[in-house]
Amino acid sequence: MDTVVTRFPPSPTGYLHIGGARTALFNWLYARKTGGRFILRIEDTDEARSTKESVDAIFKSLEWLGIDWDEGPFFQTQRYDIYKEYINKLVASGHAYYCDCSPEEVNAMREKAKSLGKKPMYNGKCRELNKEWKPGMVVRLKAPAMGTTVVEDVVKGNTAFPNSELDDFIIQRSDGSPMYNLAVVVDDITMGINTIIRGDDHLVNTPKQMLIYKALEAPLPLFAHVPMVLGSDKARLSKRHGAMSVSEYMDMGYLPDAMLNYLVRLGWSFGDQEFFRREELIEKFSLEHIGRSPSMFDMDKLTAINAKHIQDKSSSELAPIFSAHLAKREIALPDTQDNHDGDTKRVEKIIETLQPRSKTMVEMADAAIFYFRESIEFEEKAAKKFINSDAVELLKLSARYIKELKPDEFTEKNLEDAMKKVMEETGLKFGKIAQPLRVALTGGTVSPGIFEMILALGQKKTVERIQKAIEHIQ
Ligand SMILES: Nc1ncnc2c1ncn2[C@@H]1O[C@H](COP(=O)(O)OP(=O)(O)OP(=O)(O)O)[C@@H](O)[C@H]1O
Ligand SMILES: [Zn+2]
Repeated sequence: MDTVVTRFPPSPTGYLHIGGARTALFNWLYARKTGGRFILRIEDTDEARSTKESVDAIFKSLEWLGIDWDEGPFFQTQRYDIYKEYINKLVASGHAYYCDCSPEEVNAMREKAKSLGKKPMYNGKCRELNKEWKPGMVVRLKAPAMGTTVVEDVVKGNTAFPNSELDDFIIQRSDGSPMYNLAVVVDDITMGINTIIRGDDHLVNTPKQMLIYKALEAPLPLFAHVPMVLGSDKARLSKRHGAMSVSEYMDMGYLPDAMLNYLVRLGWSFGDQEFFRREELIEKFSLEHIGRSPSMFDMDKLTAINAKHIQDKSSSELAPIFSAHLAKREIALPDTQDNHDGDTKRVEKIIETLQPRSKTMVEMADAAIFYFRESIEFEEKAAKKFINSDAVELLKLSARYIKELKPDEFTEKNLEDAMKKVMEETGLKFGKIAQPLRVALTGGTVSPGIFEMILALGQKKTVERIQKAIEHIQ
């Protein structure tokens, strides 16, 4: 087969939502898997609703997801000359004609068809009149009156549309602008697109588009119409319907790889495998395994997949995302100028303590705040229960034994030994020591494992915090 060429053609009338993103992803994956090309085209002919902000928002979301394009972005509004050229060709070859029937006339035709129990449609009055072009005329395509147009689709199988339900539809408006279906087909032909994967909301357009391909004597592309992504109310996700922008999930602490994994599973399967890394998706994706029924967006599932991807990543991969979320909490990471390596390692250590328990990067950043504070505040209940006179002795001993360690002795093993000594001298069990320490170090009773946390916090801060807790009691 020829090189696969796919495309994603959003209209910039809002941001990119989950449904559109999944369509983009399928096209991108298929191109990457087959070594083909993926083209981005902005369908901005609805000039009243299209905005530059939306274009930028779409780019931002695609970039965040790591969906990169090989060609484009092309803008339909910059291609009007090309559409005109093809419309002229269609008229010249006798496949299209000029029509000056007034809206009132066309309305009357539609009413008449309706009264005869037919679909409301234009009756072809100007079809054989060979009218010369005059300003204000529209161009109509000659559609066959009989027979059927069968859409052959990799996902849906064959769908037959009776031609009697298609009228000679307009391909160029009276103001000279191209109609949607004409522009799409001309773009797809001239851009060499041979594989069209799109939402099945477009299936109704496909017979019309097929007639245009035929009139232009262009080979048909492969069609894959994929079922819609629905919201929890079972209505299809759409901008107008208030679906969230993909980039909001970035702010909410989801990883792009998790989003990709979740999106692809909304409508595609590989046995019962749920977890996929990016490279694995490229390797395994296929059109054959796209499902036939619509799927519902489920935030809890996305979150569960996200937790798995957070665990799957190395701490150094997570570090830049983690830092970005911390920055929003006005926590600047320690000055890395003079001790770059040490601090990078420290951030990675901190991440490692939180990775197993964070479902999102937002959770991780929130849970990390205590590491960075100059001084911590104790939660009231926790302080009452654990930072009291009963704890003075164990805190003093802990501070002493941790402080005694030389920098190169500050290891998990030596910390365990230090705690053993505290246990022996106080006669307390480990749990009775760990909780007060935890509150002293974090302010609360929930934290990562005590030793890994102390290691990530650092020796100096650990000792300082324990001493502050002792002062607090006395
Ligand atoms: N809910 C959805 N599920 C799956 N695919 C969708 C969904 N909504 C749109 N798409 C697909 O995304 C692609 C881009 O669509 P487009 O930019 O027109 O967004 P849209 O959400 O359909 O716009 P609007 O909300 O204004 O109707 C098309 O292939 C379309 O079929
Ligand atoms: Zn007419």
